[in-house]
Amino acid sequence: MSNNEFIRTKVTDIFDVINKDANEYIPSFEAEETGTVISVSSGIARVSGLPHAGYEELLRFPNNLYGIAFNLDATEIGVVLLGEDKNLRTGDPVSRTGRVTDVPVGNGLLGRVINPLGEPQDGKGSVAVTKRLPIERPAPAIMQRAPVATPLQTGLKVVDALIPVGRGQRELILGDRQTGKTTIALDTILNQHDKNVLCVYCAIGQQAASLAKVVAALNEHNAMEYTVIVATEGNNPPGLLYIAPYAATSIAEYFMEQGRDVLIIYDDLTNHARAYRELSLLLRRPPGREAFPGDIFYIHSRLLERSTQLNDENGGGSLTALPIIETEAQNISAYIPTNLISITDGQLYLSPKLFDMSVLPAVDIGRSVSRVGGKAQLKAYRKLAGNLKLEYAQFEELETFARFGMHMDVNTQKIIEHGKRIRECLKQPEMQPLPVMEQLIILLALSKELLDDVPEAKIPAAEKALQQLADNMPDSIVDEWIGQSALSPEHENYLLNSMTKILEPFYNIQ
Ligand SMILES: Nc1ncnc2c1ncn2[C@@H]1O[C@H](COP(=O)(O)OP(=O)(O)OP(=O)(O)O)[C@@H](O)[C@H]1O
Repeated sequence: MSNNEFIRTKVTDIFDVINKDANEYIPSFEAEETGTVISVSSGIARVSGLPHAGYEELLRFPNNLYGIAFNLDATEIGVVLLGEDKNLRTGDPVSRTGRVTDVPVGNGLLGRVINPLGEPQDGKGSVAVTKRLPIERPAPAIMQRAPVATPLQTGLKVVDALIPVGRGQRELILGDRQTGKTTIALDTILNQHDKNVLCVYCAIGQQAASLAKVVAALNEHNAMEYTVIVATEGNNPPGLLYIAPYAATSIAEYFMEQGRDVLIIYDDLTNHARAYRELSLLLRRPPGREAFPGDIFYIHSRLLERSTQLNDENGGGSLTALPIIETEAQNISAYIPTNLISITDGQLYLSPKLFDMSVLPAVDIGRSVSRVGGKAQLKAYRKLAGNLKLEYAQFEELETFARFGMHMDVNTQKIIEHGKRIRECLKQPEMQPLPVMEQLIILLALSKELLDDVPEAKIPAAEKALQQLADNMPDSIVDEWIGQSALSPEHENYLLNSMTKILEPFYNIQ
């Protein structure tokens, strides 16, 4: 074969191969929609040219900026931006991602401070996670839930004894500014160190200084090892503030679905409602009461519905929520407080009057309630604290009269003196949650009126002495008491005798 013939044969072979491939080739077209930014202002972008974008779909802007499609109008989309908008310009391209906003979840988040997009904020490098969950997820169905039956000990005497919280419950913490709302939530986190409860603290629009204080307190008490902080600050875009509690809840739900007990704090939902109002007004949605949009109740109810106690078939995990809201001038019947009071299973109301009197935690017992926690409370508490609320209410009423210098009969004086001791005993310094036994000993002394002869100023010292008794308590009594059965008469007598001996030095010294 000549050279020319050889080359012709090879070229024919090559064409055969190309023709064969070409016949088998099936062209596939993937249309990609690209929209354009029409306008940008205050965390909102208006976009045209994405006719197939879905509600709440994540849209991608230049410079790694993302936004959520919120208003789907006929010709344009109102997008809530999840980052700084200062580099975004009219005419910039926008593309669809085909997915909703999600957040990384997993054990790698414990001990970390992240933002609602899962980006680390603590300078400790990237977050090790294996899974992502959408930030908006349906609440567990009714058949997946079990009744609230296990207590969530806060370590605060006033809460655990009088307004108990159960695992899976939603208990609102509300009060004016600077009344100790965050402190109650923090104390509750600190008290979970040996309780096998994981915690998620969601800071919504907080000042950087307050957030730093929270992180420092948790680090100082080694509470970060079982806590995740989802942080947004006041100067973050409102879109980021808006998604923060949903993202934090998805992180908590991941743990709950692994069968773990989880506590989540939303600090605070007033800032969340304000961020949502800002977004809604910018999106020109019609304003309703106090200029909040009509669905403000729904955004909080769908969030808090996700807290629950799952039944055993679903792993038996639980998610307890302590949402916080700030009232103005003690007005608990404003729009947002009434909404949240009706959504949650009870509230802890913090009174500025008590705070000014240094009755801390400033929980107003008369205006606080726990609708399901009583069923979960340890029986030992129920027995001891049964009359406490009533005695305290009587005392508060009589104390008002006593201030006018009215002459009191012996019985009334006794009620007042006893009430003063109750108030002293319910006081508690911050960051010092008390174990169950120490609380029970103090409540037992109160209910047996053993502290009524101790001068008020000596109550803290007397309490400390009683706490030592609790620390050195024989195991048989601890098991009997905490094991939810009543204390036997011998054990009760033993405790009463020990307590009287301990309190002897405190009686009638001025
Ligand atoms: N039990 C307590 N014992 C001593 N100090 C307390 C106690 N509870 C709160 N405080 C103090 O009261 C101040 C206000 O507390 P905190 O920041 O918890 O209030 P807040 O209502 O969350 O405030 P904000 O309205 O700024 O969110 C803090 O300085 C805190 O140290």
